[in-house]
Amino acid sequence: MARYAGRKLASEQVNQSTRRISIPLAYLANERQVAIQAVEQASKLCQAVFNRLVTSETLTKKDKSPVTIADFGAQAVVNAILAEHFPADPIVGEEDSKDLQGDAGKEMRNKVVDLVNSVGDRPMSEAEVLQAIDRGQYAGGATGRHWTLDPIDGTKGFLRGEQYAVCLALIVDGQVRLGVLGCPNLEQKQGSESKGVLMVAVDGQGAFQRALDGGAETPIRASSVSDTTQAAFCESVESGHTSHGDSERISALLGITKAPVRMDSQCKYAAVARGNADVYLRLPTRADYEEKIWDHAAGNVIVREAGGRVGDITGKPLDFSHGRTLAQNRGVVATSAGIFDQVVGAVQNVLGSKAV
Ligand SMILES: Nc1ncnc2c1ncn2[C@@H]1O[C@H](COP(=O)(O)O)[C@@H](O)[C@H]1OP(=O)(O)O
Ligand SMILES: [Mg+2]
Ligand SMILES: [Mg+2]
Ligand SMILES: [Mg+2]
Repeated sequence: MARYAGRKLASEQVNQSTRRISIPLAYLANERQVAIQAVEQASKLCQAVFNRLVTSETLTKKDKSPVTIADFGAQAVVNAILAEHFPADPIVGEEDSKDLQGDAGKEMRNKVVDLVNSVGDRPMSEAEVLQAIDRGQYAGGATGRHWTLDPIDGTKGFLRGEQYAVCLALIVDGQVRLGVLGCPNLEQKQGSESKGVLMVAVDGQGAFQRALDGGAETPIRASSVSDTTQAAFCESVESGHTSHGDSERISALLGITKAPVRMDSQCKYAAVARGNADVYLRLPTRADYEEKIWDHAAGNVIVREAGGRVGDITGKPLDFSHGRTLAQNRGVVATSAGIFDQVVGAVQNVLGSKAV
């Protein structure tokens, strides 16, 4: 298959009458470019909020308002860009404008509108900001195409100055076909001082990363480890989001000796996709929690395109066709391809009847 700018093309057409070779756009090329631009802008907004509003005082008071402002602002920015380029596409976004309405929402609303206008390319009125946020109310489903957005995944990481991600994906007929992650605090290479990574993948075209502030994309690959005793795993910082106790038992069964790397957000998918970790475990803490599609869509296609595998705790692929949640799945297991079956086996073994 022909390659252009590192991406596979669907085909190369030769116009027989003129003998000119016209290179058609790669599948979702336009969507890829727009999604990258949207994630870049939203990431800038989040960084601006962190620099301006997160202080030692907000941290000691456990004041969550900076992340709330950034959540709304980032969703407004991404949705406005998507609406401009793909006005017919619905969006499943995490946030809605309810808390910004009326007198009760006035103070926060003013802050969000000011923020969007201080970082965005073009001015947006208050009504436009609210409207953009509420484009995210789509119910999702199995047919047609829709975007899904987590404007800030890892809110606790954001407030701590640790990992968080802006996560955008395109779902077509229930399948994730494009994913972009903006990870402002992720090291550009493991151990390097420079931070800020953008990861992107389109179905069938491989997974890539580059610096969040620009530069050339380079391909990324999940690790090729086949011996689980050599594996490193990652999981949520928050014990309310994943069972740390169960993961400890699972890693003991797999002979894993390295301590887990705990980080917030879909940066865990990023770590598996570029081989910094071999396993990401998300083990249910409650029987009734349904994972949200925006918490997994972008990471899912990026890990798959990097040669890894993703499923739930039974090994079943994540099913993005059931609306706003992964109603048919429980938990998540993402690994380099060679150890997926072994890891799922150990998960089943430890969780027993809980894993059914
Ligand atoms: N009980 C739960 N199990 C799994 N994930 C959860 C649970 N409660 C909240 N979350 C979601 O986990 C995500 C953060 O995950 P991580 O720990 O990997 O950073 C958030 O989007 C959060 O959703 P929400 O935004 O509704 O709080
Ligand atoms: Mg989230
Ligand atoms: Mg979020
Ligand atoms: Mg949230």
